[in-house]
Amino acid sequence: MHIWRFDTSSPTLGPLLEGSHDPLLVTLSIAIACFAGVTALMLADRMVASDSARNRAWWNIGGAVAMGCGIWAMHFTAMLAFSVEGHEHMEYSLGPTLVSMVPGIVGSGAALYCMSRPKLTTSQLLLGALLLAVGIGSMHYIGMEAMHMEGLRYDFPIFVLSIVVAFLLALAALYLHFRVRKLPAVSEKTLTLLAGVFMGLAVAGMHYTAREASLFYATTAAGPVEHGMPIANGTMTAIIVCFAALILGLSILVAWMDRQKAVQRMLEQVANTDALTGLPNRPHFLQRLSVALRHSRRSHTRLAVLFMDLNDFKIVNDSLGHATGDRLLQEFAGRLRSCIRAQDTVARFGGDEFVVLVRDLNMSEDVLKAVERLLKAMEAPVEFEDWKLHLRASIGISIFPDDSEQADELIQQADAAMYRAKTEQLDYCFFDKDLTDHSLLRVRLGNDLRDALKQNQLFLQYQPLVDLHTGEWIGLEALARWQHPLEGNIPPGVFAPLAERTGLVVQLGEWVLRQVCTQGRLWLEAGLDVGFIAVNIAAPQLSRTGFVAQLRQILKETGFPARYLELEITESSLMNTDQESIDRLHEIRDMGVSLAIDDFGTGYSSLSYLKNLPIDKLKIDQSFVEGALTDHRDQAVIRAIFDMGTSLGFDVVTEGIETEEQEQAVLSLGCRMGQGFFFARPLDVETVASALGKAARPTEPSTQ
Ligand SMILES: Nc1nc2c(ncn2[C@@H]2O[C@H](COP(=O)(O)O[C@H]3[C@@H](O)[C@H](n4cnc5c(=O)[nH]c(N)nc54)O[C@@H]3COP(=O)(O)O)[C@@H](O)[C@H]2O)c(=O)[nH]1
Repeated sequence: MHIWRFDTSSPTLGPLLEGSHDPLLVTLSIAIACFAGVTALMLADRMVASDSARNRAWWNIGGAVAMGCGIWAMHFTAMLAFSVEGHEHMEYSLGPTLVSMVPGIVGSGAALYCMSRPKLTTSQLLLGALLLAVGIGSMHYIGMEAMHMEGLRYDFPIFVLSIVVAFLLALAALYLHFRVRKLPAVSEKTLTLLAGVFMGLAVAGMHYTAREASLFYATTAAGPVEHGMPIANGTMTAIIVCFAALILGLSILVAWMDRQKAVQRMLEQVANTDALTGLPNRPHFLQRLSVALRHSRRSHTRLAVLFMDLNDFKIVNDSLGHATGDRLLQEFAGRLRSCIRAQDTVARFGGDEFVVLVRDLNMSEDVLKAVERLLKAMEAPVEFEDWKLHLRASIGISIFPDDSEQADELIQQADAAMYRAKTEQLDYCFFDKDLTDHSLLRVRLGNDLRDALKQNQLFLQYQPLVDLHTGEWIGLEALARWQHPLEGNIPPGVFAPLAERTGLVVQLGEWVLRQVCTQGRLWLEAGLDVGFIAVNIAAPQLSRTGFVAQLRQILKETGFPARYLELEITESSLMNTDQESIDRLHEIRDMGVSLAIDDFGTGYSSLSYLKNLPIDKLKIDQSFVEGALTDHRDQAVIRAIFDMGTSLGFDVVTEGIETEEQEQAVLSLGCRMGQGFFFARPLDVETVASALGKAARPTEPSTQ
């Protein structure tokens, strides 16, 4: 800008000319500025989030180009909107037009760079706003020099005001974007949008204030003035469109990257979070534990792993239903979360197992503060509509580096300590090397079970159910067995609860069903009459939405006819099944599979409930058989179950018959079907096949 442009007393100046604006193009110019502002700030966000200097530099350049081109395009669109009487078709010189782009880009780039520090000081903010204002102002006044308008002069006070307007609006934009972005009430996107609009207004505000500072005089100078290569309006329009397209392209790129980032964040969230409680899950906890271990090694501090589960959760879940169980777990999770420190982590490992990581301990005893907070958080009962439940948890504690330096060992040790706390009815228990082998073995087995399924360590045995009058086999019950490579034979009474606890029961259940159906089909093809084969189904299997589809698929794949399959579900897990599980039972029955209630007499079934369940068979729990000879109360129970069951149309089987006397006793109480060691222990596949091969021959009572 020539300094004489402030001099309005030149003798070559004629009368002041009138100027006018096209409102549509004015609006467009403001829109371009705002759009560029939003795009530049979006790019600036990427710059701040970048993890390498190289990427930061690229995003800085992108932001500078978007903003610089936006300032430029805004300016020249506004100039297209403006006309001076007698100069309706304004021309521009190429040189200053191109040069005018530079200060906008440099000023914006420098301002965004100033703002990219992790901690923003007031002086950085002021410097950023100043650089941006200088960039916008320089662009404007250099751009004005490109105009073929000899009689252009400026009103000095308004000229200064235009720079002040640019500075203040730039300050507001940058403050909004970089300072108040952490306000919880406003979303980050809304703020970026608002701040971007302010950036645009800084550019437009500066331009239109500067326009007010511009005075256009007719000139009386003799002869034409040399301007260099001119650009016509049409060319200028084309250049503006190109720049607007460039900004649009940059903003689309950022929006696309944001979307990718959001999808990635969502996937990470799903992979790392327990769906029911929203807490980190096991893999996420392991990641945090390994980071915390590294930190503890460096800082020579201790950390603690607290393993806990809810006492009697299974009973509550089975007897009061899954909805209540879920509510209890959510409440427990919420309380744990509320009483841990910011640097600690609470995670859900599955079922009712929760683990807390307590960091930065000087002494192992320091963890007791956290334990006390946890226990206190459990004190208030969980309130349901018209009743209350008390949460009680047992906590096992292991300490790094005192107990172990390995993440998995620390977890196992805390788990074993929790088991001891539970069995000794303590609130908490520290791991110590004297913990019984039994506690540690139990934890180890839980972990080994996962491999057992993959490595074929599990197999099935079959125990016959017999007609008490004829001794003939009427069916078989499949029972899972685990041959552990080191520990030998692990009974299902031990590993089935572990499978439930670790969530493996669903996988185990699927494996058993597939094995049974495959084997059943082979026996049928061999012409052996199996009667039916019963499979034990655990409550978590039945409560899965996909269970019926899975069962249908297995029957289809193995070709085992549904009518030969029976599912046994324990009375306790059936008692409070939700409507969805009951619907599932109906679907299963409609497929032709029969259903039996196992361990009948140990739960609290109501008769109306039984009447509505699609059940074929009751299996009287073996605990009643022991007293069938001598205890008149057991005799009364067996007789009552038998009478009620048969009058409701069910078959009734008595389990656990071990002697001939017991067989006679249950026969005399009316029972016609039984199962027990007296007839046969669970048998392997070959023994069953050879026994079935001898066909219709009544089974000799077992002497095993
Ligand atoms: N979810 C699944 N649970 C399973 C599966 N396989 C077994 N189990 C459950 O484990 C519990 C213990 O089973 P197990 O050690 O196999 O004992 C069974 C029989 O051997 C035993 N039985 C049979 N007759 C007698 C007898 O005369 N005396 C005596 N003391 N025990 C006897 O009873 C068990 C079968 O009981 P039930 O299932 O109630 O019919 C047990 O709860 C199994 O259900 C599996 O694949 N999935």
